[in-house]
Parts: sequence; C-alpha cells; structure tokens
Amino acid sequence: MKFTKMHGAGNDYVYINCFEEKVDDPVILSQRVSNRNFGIGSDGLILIMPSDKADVRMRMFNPDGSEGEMCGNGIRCVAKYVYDHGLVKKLNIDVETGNGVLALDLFTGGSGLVERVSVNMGPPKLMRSELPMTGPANEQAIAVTLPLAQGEVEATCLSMGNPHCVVFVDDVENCALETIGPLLENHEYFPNRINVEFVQVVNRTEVIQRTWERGAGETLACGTGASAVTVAGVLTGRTERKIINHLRGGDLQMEWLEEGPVMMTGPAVEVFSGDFNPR
Ligand SMILES: N[C@@H](CCC[C@H](N)C(=O)O)C(=O)O
Repeated sequence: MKFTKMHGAGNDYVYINCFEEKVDDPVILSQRVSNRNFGIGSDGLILIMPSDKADVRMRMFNPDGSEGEMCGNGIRCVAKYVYDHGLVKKLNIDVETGNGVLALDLFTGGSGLVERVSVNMGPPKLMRSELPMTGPANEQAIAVTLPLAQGEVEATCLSMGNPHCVVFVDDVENCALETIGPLLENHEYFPNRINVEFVQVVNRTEVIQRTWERGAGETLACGTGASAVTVAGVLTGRTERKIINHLRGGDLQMEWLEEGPVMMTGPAVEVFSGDFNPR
C-alpha cells in the first residue's frame, strides 16, 4: 500500500490516497502505521477519498483506532496533497469531513507547491449536548469546575466538530498535562472522551498551547484544539478574537469571526512517501 507522511505544525499523519488504494480496515491500519517503533510512526491515519459533496473527503483515525470527526492540521495537509498531486487543480477547495463540508484557500510558494492553507473551521458548538457533555443539554460549559481526584480544574468545553476541553494555566511548560490530560480525556462528564488543551496566555493576542489528544496522547499541535482555544479565550475574556497560537511544533494564526466561524491558517508539509505492507 502506498502512503505519504505529512505534518502540519508537527502534528504528523500517514495519508493514504484512496482514489488509488483500497483500505479494508482503517481502525487496525491506523493502529499499525501509527506505531513509532513497529510501524511508520504518526499521530494517526488520514484517508483521502472521493466525495459526492465536495472536491474531496477525508477521514481521520487516532493511533488507538478511534475515529475523530475532524482534524485541523490534517485538513491542511489533505489540501496540499490533492493540489500538489494533481487530484484537484484549483486553489480554493471544499473538503467533506465529519464536521460537514469546509472551505479552504491554498497558498503556493516559489516552487508552485502548496506551503500554507487557510481553513474555515466553521462555528463552535457550545451546548453541552453538542460535545457531548453530561449536565443540562442546552447549557454552555464556560469556565466550569470539573472535580478530579487530584482537586478541581476550571475548564471551558466546546466542540469544533470534535470535543475539546480548554484549561488555562499559568505555566504551560510545567503543567500536569500527563496526569490531568488522560483524567479529563476519560472523565465521566464526556461520554465520547475529549481532547484537552492546556493554554498559557502570553498577552491578549498570543497564547502557548500544549495538547493532550483523545486517542493519541500529547501531540505537537492540534488545529481543532487551537480553534477551541481561540473561542475559549474570547468567551472567558482573556484574549482578542484574532490571536497567534504557539504550539510545540509551530505557530497557527487564528481568528474567530464575528459572523461565527473560526479561521485557521498554518503550514502543510510533505515529508516522505513509501510502501507499507498492510497485512
Ligand atoms: N490533531 C487534530 C485532531 C485529531 C482528532 C482528535 N484526536 C480527536 O479524536 O478528536 C487536529 O489538528 O485538529
């Protein structure tokens, strides 16, 4: 099976071109290719597929085999792949995701290949039922207190198609990501589990984010997470609508438009291609 390894701000996935390859069991395949010792090594698997609703469709799977509804860093790489490999011949494209059809603008560099991509990530979903999160279905979870064995954590929870729990901290480098991350990911409040972002506010237009991803553990970046952080920063009065988010693997430019959607702009990089034995 042919594959291409790509990353967006260090959030790396194995991409399969399903216009040419047939994937029978993406759950098992994701577990195998993602393994950093016995596989190719990645934060998961992304399938690039034909769509009857958009220019192309993507599906993403975490290293534990679970499927994520959306992947912000992944969708930029999907856009780069389909343009650079000639599957789509225009610089404004639509991609079908588990969060509906999203619109993207592609920006090429001197080589003619795509280097940066801007994505309309859609509006955040703020009601608990939309995450899902336990509690009153039509209430938002902004700066709510979540009880943990270790004590209480204040968090803002919302969906960008996939569920996120944003925790603001004073010192993100030394926060308890590895203990609190998995506890929140698997907290009984979140029946479908959750992605967790730990965020230090630098100033009103700059934040530093670390991410504990559902089904993956710590990753170097998360685009849907950066979108959730942008919304949570505004809703809790910490940041402006337009910010730079510094993630471990690079920066993302973020803006929550007054009209509703979150815009994300960032890099997309192809690393290498190869052949993998799927059995
Ligand atoms: N890294 C991604 C999000 C991937 C999916 C996530 N782990 C989930 O299960 O929802 C991004 O860049 O958005």
